[in-house]
Amino acid sequence: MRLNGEFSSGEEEEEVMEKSEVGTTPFLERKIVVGYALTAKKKKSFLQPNFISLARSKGIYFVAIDVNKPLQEQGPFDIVLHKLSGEEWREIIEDFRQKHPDVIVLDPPDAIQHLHNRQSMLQDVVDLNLSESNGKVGIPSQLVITKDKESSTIPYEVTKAGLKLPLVAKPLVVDGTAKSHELFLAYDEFSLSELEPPLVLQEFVNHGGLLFKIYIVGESIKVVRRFSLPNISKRELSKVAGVYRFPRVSCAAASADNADLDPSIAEHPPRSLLEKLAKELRHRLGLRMFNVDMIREYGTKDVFYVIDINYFPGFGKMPNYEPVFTDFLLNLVQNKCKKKLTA
Ligand SMILES: O=P(O)(O)O[C@@H]1[C@@H](OP(=O)(O)O)[C@H](OP(=O)(O)O)[C@H](O)[C@H](OP(=O)(O)O)[C@H]1OP(=O)(O)O
Ligand SMILES: Nc1ncnc2c1ncn2[C@@H]1O[C@H](COP(=O)(O)OP(=O)(O)O)[C@@H](O)[C@H]1O
Ligand SMILES: [Mg+2]
Ligand SMILES: [Mg+2]
Repeated sequence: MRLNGEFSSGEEEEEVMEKSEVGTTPFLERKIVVGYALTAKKKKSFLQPNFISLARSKGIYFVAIDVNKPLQEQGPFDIVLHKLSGEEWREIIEDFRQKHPDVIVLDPPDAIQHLHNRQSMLQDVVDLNLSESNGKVGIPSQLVITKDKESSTIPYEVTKAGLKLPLVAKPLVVDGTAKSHELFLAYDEFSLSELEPPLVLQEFVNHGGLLFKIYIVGESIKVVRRFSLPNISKRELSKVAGVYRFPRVSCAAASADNADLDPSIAEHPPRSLLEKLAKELRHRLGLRMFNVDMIREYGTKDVFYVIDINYFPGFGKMPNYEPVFTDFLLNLVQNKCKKKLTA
């Protein structure tokens, strides 16, 4: 099978487990086999030696899926963990899911696909309309410029929609390529005609240069702080024009968790708000492992915006990801077995 980008093929893998060891002992004593189809980069960042050892001590074994061989002929797997791009893989994994309802596929391809578009990814946050005593969560005002639109019409579209400057311009489609993370800051609407649709144009929200990455793994929620884009003042806006490409700040920057930060900016969003958000998104998105980029509107205590949702992000950067994932995988299999017994 041909895939976009580099991938981790089973042929390069050292066999983590003998086939005969798999699935022969009764539940609780038996081994749990997790087949994985990941890029080489993802394998390196996620399947770190400490995680593999901890998981193994609990009976969880990771086995590389060979994407060049039929999936049906591999395994048997209790869980399939995957993040590969391309329509071909999507069809393979969907077909496998239909034919093997007993295998837990993390996660369904259609649910993942929903996050590959920056408009549909945030729609559930809008529908959720989350406003409770502990805060409010929305999305910044945004406008989609579809592929068929001429770049020269963007200024008109922006004025018509009443979007306020500055704007963040993001490629509409997120397909794992570096290009889909090429973002621009636009200080005036006329310069937007330099950009190439399809795009999402989103109002820039001042947030004190700090972003909350909220990692959701099953029932677990972890919050990490990252440095982000600084506030843009009205004065700066009146003096500057043009569109500027900006680097992947949140991804590249070191964690801001230990920095000496203004508490009004850095205080974590309220736990009850995050629990409600995570529960709803898990349910509405049909995903079990993702993260949410969230910002607090500068000058407020409890007005939050979700700006990005990522499937199977860099969990290796989440503190304590090893026990969190080990428990998550164990629970998935245990719950599945319990359901079977009571059915
Ligand atoms: O590479 P990493 O570990 O920084 O993870 C990327 C994520 O960074 P984060 O964990 O949120 O800091 C990254 O998150 P952001 O979009 O940068 O917020 C994406 O999830 C990216 O996947 P894709 O390119 O959109 O398919 C993720 O890339 P892949 O590892 O899935 O290729
Ligand atoms: N509406 C916004 N207001 C302020 N900053 C934003 C906004 N949208 C994105 N950013 C900044 O740009 C970064 C990247 O945007 P994001 O939507 O998370 O794209 P990506 O999928 O490439 O991470 C964010 O982490 C944040 O620093
Ligand atoms: Mg992001
Ligand atoms: Mg993203």
